[in-house]
Amino acid sequence: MTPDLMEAGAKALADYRAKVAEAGASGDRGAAYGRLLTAGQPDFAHGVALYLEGITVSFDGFKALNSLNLSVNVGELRCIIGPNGAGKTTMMDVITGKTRPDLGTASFGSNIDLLRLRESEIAQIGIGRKFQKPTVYEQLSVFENLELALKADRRVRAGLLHRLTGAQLDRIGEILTLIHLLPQAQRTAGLLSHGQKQWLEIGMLLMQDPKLLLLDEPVAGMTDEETERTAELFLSLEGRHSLVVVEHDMKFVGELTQGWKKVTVLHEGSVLAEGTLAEVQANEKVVEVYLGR
Ligand SMILES: Nc1ncnc2c1ncn2[C@@H]1O[C@H](COP(=O)(O)OP(=O)(O)OP(=O)(O)O)[C@@H](O)[C@H]1O
Repeated sequence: MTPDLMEAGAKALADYRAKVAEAGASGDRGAAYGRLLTAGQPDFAHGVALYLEGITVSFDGFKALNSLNLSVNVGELRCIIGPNGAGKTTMMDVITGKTRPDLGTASFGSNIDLLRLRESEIAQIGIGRKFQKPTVYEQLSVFENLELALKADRRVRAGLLHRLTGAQLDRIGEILTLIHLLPQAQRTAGLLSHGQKQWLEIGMLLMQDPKLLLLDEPVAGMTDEETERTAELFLSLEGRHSLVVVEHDMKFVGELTQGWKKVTVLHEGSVLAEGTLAEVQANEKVVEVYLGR
């Protein structure tokens, strides 16, 4: 490479990095990026994606999770409901390594002990988390956000200056279509609606092809139409990914579960009931603690 080219390359890299640093993420994306491959790959041969047993988390003696058991199958879309303070967020924090339980076991596939891994390692092995608030790079375009998510994945051998391959461009196009943002590809992310930002962040997670997606109240603040489109999106992801969706919007849960899928109700840090939405809605204990309030 000639000195001129090297200089131009270094400048372009510095500009790009400055742009990204200046844009800043609008939320907590620490766990998803800066990954290092240090853990093995999950084994899904037994059909179980996530298995929690006896998980207990105490905060100053108060049990936010109290011997929680949960099992999610490979490709399953599981909705988790429960009143405020039931422990839903704490459960996600345990799965993603943000909070360490006092007791219990947590495995990803049949072989990966999540409790031995750091947050960054858990993201690396294929668990993606969507927080409630959208966290996108507001000053970059929709396309650049997806490109950045791809290049931040260290499994992909590409520096920031590396030109996208045809396959990578195809992948971005595929995700743009999936998240209904193809016409907005060149738009600055900060100008998107709340719902569109949520879709973009989900697209950024999908760029890294997670095996398990944890989604915390994804439709909070969305319009009815955006909520319906989000349900369609999640239904299209089911099967290829396992999804755990924490949600208060029962209409949305109904759309996702289609009358037959299992819903888990959490209360006081444990599973209170499991069954179809109709079953848990008819469960007296559930009505008492949650739905009937
Ligand atoms: N860091 C903490 N320190 C002390 N108590 C905590 C902490 N994090 C959570 N809690 C408590 O643990 C309980 C479970 O909280 P968590 O946020 O997991 O519930 P949630 O089901 O997600 O509620 P919501 O639907 O309101 O988001 C609550 O009583 C909460 O106040």
